[in-house]
Amino acid sequence: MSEPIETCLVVVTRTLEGRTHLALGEKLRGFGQGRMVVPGGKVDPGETPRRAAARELFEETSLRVNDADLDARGVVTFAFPDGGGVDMRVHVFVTDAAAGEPKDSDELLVTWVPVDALPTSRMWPDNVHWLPAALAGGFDEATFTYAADGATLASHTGI
Ligand SMILES: COc1nc(N)nc2c1ncn2[C@H]1C[C@H](O)[C@@H](COP(=O)(O)OP(=O)(O)OP(=O)(O)O)O1
Repeated sequence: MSEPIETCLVVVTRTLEGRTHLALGEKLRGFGQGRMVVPGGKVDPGETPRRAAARELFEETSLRVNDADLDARGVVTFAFPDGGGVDMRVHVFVTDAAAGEPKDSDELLVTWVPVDALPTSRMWPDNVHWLPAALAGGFDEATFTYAADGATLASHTGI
């Protein structure tokens, strides 16, 4: 595997009308365009994953969170040994302390989605494995290996 790109994902929860919702966005450009995704992105040089998570969340959704209110819940690696994507090492954070209302950006069309009605057919197939584990308290390290088409999950370990 090549040296993976350090990235982050932020799972934002909020209770609306008595139901737990997640902030998801339709990705408007780049890798995964058209999918419903958890906000996140690359960790900049010299930046901590936690800082990157708060920054990416604000840039993509206008939701604000203090770094200290991000709970680190695990690290997932997305591997593309046969091509179709670039290997990524993703720091997963969860927070229920994001302030403000989500706004669309040039990267994401953001919406609140009930956690018990996630649009899984439009999400990356890895999400159904690590998202519940992250919400339930976290995990250590997990790896998701994709097939050459960059879209089919071939195997996973760690969860
Ligand atoms: C391959 O499967 C993936 N599954 C999931 N759940 N999430 C993924 C997958 N591949 C990438 N991601 C996430 C992880 C990162 O947080 C972002 C990376 O997105 P992008 O490459 O667009 O990074 P940005 O920094 O936001 O984009 P710019 O370079 O355009 O600023 O996707």
